[in-house]
Formats: sequence, C-alpha cells, structure tokens
Amino acid sequence: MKAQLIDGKRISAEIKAEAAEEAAALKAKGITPCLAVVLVGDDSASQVYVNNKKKACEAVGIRSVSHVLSGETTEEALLELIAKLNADKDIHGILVQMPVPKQIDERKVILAIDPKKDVDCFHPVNVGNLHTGGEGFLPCTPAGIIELIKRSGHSIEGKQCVVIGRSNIVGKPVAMLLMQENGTVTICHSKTRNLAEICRGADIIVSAVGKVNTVTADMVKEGAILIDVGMNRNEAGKLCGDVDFENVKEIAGAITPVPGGVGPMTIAMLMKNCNTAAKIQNGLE
Ligand SMILES: Nc1nc2c(c(=O)[nH]1)N[C@@H](CN(C=O)c1ccc(C(=O)N[C@@H](CCC(=O)O)C(=O)O)cc1)CN2
Repeated sequence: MKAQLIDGKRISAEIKAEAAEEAAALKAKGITPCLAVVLVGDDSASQVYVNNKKKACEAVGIRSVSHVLSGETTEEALLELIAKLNADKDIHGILVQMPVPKQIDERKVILAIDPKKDVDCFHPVNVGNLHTGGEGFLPCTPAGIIELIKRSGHSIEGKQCVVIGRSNIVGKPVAMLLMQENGTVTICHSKTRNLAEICRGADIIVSAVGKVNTVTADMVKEGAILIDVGMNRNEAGKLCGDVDFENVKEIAGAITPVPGGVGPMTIAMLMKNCNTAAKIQNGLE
C-alpha cells in the first residue's frame, strides 16, 4: 500500500480525550454538560449510532438522557418533546437522530430545536453562522473531516478540493469548511459532467455520495488525499465506502478506510459540540 492510512479511530480517540478534559473543567465550575438524544422509530443502524453516542458521552463525562419514541409518533408529539427539552435548563444539547419517519417533516424538527442547543449544527441560524465565519457549533461530520486531514499532517491551504455530493449534512458544509481553510473548492453532484476529469485535477477528494465505486483509481491524481464519507454494502454484504479502496490506495497519498475513517469522527465532534453548548448556555463562550 502506497498511501498513508488516515486512522479515524485513533484521531477520534484523541478528540474524545480532549473533550473529556473540557468536560472535567466545566464540572469543576459546577456545570455538567448534558445531551438529550431523541430516536424516533426502530431503524437498526440509527439504534447503533444512538447507543454509540450515549457510550461516548459516558466515556467523556457528559450526561445523556434518551427519548426513544415509536415509529408512529406524530410530528406534533415530537415537536412538543423538543419544546420541553428546549425549556429544560439542565439540558445543553438536543439531537434528533436522522432520518425521522416519513410522517414527520425533518425541516420542521430542525427549526424547532433552539439554535443554542443544536449540537448537530443543522439549524439555519447555525448554518448561517458557519457560512459567515461566526462562532458556535461546527457540523460534526464536516468538522471531523477537516480534523482528519489536519491531524494526519496535511494542509488544505491552496489545494484543489473536490467534494462529491451536495447534501445539507455533509457535502455543502464540508465545502464551506474547506474554503474557510483556504482550499479552492469544486462541488460535484449527480448532474456533473466529466466527474472523472474534475477529480483528476484534485489534491483532496471528499466523496459523500453513498454509492460503491464512485471514485475509481483512474479518477485519482498521484499523491491525492481521499476522504471517504460513503457507507455502503458491496455485493458480498461487506461495509464499504464510495472509493474503490483496494486500487486507489496504490495511487493516493493518503486515504481514509471505511469503516474506521470518517464515521468515528462524527461522534467525537459531537462531544466537543456538547461542551460548546454547555459553555454558550452558561455565558462562557
Ligand atoms: N442527528 C444526526 N443524524 C445523523 C447523523 C448526524 O450526525 N446527526 N449522521 C449519520 C449517522 N451517524 C451519526 O448519527 C453516524 C454514522 C456512522 C458512524 C460510524 O462510526 N460508522 C462506522 C461504521 C459503523 C458500522 O459498522 O455500521 C465507521 O465508519 O467506522 C457514526 C455516526 C446519519 N444520521
């Protein structure tokens, strides 16, 4: 293997250790950061993520409370719960695990969360702050990607960055963060022409499409950094990303694996945001 393997497990452990120190410092001031996690329905992957978030809170020293609601929960009932959590002074962060069942409008849920408690950074106020360089939360997966690149020894400044995918949760915010790091960013999507040609010019490729083999070796410049956000199953049912890892790792300069790359960073960055929420609500930030 030619490429450096970017180890998301190691880097996320480093970030969780920092979050634990921050949480301990808050506790010494009489503030215990607390995250409310809301899960609607019984999607098995969501159950795993929610459990992992609760475990991470425990390890870091952040209190967590969970609300598990049935898949038939109405939008009104969920919005009522969010209003209660918004009003609860002991709760600093609120997270509704996505996706929510189809009878619930995801946008209304996001708008209902108090921006000061929006540890996912999904609320338009926080998205606006992100775009204008304001202080506050950073979206977990995109901020995790930036940390992966920097903490594995690479700079973004002046680099040609290609983001494949334009979702609100990854593609758009990671493009913004790469630009704030002084990268030159191109966002590609399902209607992009000449994707392979655009990718061949990239120093950094972030793929967040959710499709196996979106990025193949012929699309990658020698020495490029490959960040794979995809979580797919291949024909054999094995978890894999968007990037053809086996072939691309012989050309790239650095590459994230799936699993063990971007995924663990999402939860580590959430821990940081919970501390930030506790600080904001106590006038410390
Ligand atoms: N409210 C939110 N909902 C969702 C988010 C989010 O950030 N906030 N992101 C995703 C799911 N997600 C966290 O919630 C998440 C996904 C994957 C991982 C992860 O660690 N993946 C592992 C592999 C796990 C496996 O074996 O299945 C990895 O890549 O190593 C963490 C968090 C959608 N919803």
